[in-house]
Amino acid sequence: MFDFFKKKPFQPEHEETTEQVDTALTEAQVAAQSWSERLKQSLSKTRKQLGNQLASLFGGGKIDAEVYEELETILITSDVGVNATKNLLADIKNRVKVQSLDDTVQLKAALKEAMSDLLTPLQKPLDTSGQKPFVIMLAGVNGAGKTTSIGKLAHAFQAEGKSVLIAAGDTFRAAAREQLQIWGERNNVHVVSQTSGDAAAVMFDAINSAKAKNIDIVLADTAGRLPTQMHLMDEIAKVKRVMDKALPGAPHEVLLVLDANTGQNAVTQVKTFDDALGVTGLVLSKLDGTAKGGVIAAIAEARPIPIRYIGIGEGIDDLRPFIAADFIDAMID
Ligand SMILES: Nc1nc2c(ncn2[C@@H]2O[C@H](COP(=O)(O)OP(=O)(O)OP(=O)(O)O)[C@@H](O)[C@H]2O)c(=O)[nH]1
Repeated sequence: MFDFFKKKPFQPEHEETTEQVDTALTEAQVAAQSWSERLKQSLSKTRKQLGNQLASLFGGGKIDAEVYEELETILITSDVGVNATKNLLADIKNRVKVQSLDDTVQLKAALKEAMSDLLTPLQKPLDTSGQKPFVIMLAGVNGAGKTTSIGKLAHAFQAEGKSVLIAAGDTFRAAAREQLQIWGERNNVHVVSQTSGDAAAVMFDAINSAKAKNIDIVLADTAGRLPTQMHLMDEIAKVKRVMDKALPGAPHEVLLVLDANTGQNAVTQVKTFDDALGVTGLVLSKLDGTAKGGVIAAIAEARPIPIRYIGIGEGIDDLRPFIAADFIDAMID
């Protein structure tokens, strides 16, 4: 689960390039640059699926019905989804008309602009400054990456100088609880857990403990569940209500973790968890190694919930805030 310490830090492919850049750019600029390089590398399968096909379509020539038809097929087969594809095409056709575009070479910019209009509104970084403790509940199907994301988030918040407490609310999987305990001990993060099997009780204890200890952030893990398991969806809604009893207004963020590999199924997950819980933010995990990154557009179309973070690996630094322009560049360029 926590493969954080095994991974080597990212090595740029061309050492000389980094050295040259080093002298000219600040450390922060270099870090930002290597992250966007990493993002590109991680989205390479999606780019192969989407970007390479688009590259041949946008190679030059007249824009006609056949081009639009092919564009539609590429988008749909790249997990963009039927509705998002339809709306993106309408947007592109409008741009072609308004800007009097006539060559397919110009379509790439039009598509990127249309994608940007769809995805940029979802670029809303999580602001935890308004509450103390700020309680973040993580939900999702089994194996989506909740527990791993908790480790990554704890690390990121600690790096910002914030104190973190973890509520090990996955009472179904003893291994998940134990892993969190071990990880918490190693990283100086207090983990509240119980062997009783009552997730709501764990949350209640954790929030009270965070209040007593003057903790900044509570990260609440929950057991994985399928949207079709109605009793478990009811259970997680109850867990949420109990949090509000322990601290009125909590949880302040309900993060749904989605495995990008699940493609269109992620859209169903968003709808069902949102209906049951009122999801306030998304984590799109495992974007590395999937060709289905286009699903981000389908999600944006179906439920425009802010994408707080994207996950591109198992390393502790592999979760970052979502930046629409970087994502679109990595997916299409
Ligand atoms: N490649 C890759 N693997 C990831 C990423 N995020 C999580 N994983 C891996 O996905 C697997 C499942 O992650 P977990 O964090 O255990 O998932 P979970 O949602 O807590 O699972 P349950 O406790 O079963 O509900 C682990 O092997 C993680 O290392 C990611 O962004 N990229």
